[in-house]
Amino acid sequence: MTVDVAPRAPGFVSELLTPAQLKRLIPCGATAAATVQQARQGVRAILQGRSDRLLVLIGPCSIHDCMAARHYARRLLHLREQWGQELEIVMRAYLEKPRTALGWTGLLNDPFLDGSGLIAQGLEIGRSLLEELNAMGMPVAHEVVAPASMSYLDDLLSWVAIGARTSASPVHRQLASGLGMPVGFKNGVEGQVQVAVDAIQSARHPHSFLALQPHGQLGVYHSTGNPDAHLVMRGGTRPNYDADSLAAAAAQLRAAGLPEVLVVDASHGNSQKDHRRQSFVCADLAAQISAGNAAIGGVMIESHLAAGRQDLKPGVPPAPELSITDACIGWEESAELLRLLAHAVRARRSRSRQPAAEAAC
Ligand SMILES: O=C[C@H](O)[C@H](O)COP(=O)(O)O
Ligand SMILES: C=C(OP(=O)(O)O)C(=O)O
Repeated sequence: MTVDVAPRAPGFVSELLTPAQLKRLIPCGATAAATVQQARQGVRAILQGRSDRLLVLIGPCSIHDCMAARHYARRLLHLREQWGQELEIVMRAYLEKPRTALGWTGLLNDPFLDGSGLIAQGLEIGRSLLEELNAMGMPVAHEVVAPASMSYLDDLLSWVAIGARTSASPVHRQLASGLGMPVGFKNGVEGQVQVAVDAIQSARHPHSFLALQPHGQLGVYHSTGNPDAHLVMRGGTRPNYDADSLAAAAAQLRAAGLPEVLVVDASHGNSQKDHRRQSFVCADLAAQISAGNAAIGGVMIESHLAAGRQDLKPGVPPAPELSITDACIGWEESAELLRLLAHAVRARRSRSRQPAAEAAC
């Protein structure tokens, strides 16, 4: 650890490395950079309709234990290789959490899980973990909550989300317009899809906005627009993964002149936060994909080494393998769902290769 633990008093400002200093301290090595570049290309090809594979964003709701994250990534890497013809698997390595009201806000903000808020250490620990996962060959996804954090992590991320609580935020839309990786905008917490469609339109256009520069000063960034901003259907007060809801969302994208490509989140509003329902959602999506639905470009799954969740208790170290935010499905079920989705992609592929008359039978 290179940054001293600073005393905290109201109004005290802790020192922070600049993005350039942190990137020098923890550089993105050649292997990690190649992982990021290949995964971004793979995801882009899916979003742009040049690949019939399926993007799968799978992993813990939040990372709270780096050893467990490495362990999970090692297991997932086998399946990424096994299903590489069908699936572009990217691990959820979410380091920030947006909360409905209060709660732990993620490893970047509170790495020691005790409310001490040591963000300088969180950035070092988080960057180091992401570099290591990429160096293993596992590309990673993250949700951007604090826009400034992207100046520290952007080179290590293959996909990022703008979540249901921030899709309407102009600052997040502007940021997305200048990011170098595909960005998924989630529908609003109540289920509003139009807010995400508006966000995608905004992020695909150039903006000029305030951004943290490599050497720590604020600058005006002139973005060119992000051509790979897309929609993530995560449900709301009711699920929206069913064929009718997805067709309605595709129509909203079409009306806005946007590509009809959807990532569907099996968790959150689509599972009504009951992790056991994620397998039903995935089974339904697999059936839609097998039946030829080409608009489904990706699926998100909240998964950990062990099923369920735990509450954080002061002074008690949490179990490493169990989520401390949303409940996740466990490892065995995760592997089974990846198999199911890979077979659905094969079925969609063989269907699309059939002559039209035969396919209509
Ligand atoms: O994905 C995680 C949660 O759904 C999100 O951070 C909100 O959590 P909360 O409603 O428990 O605060
Ligand atoms: C917070 C998340 O999702 P949402 O924005 O859909 O609630 C998440 O994916 O971790």
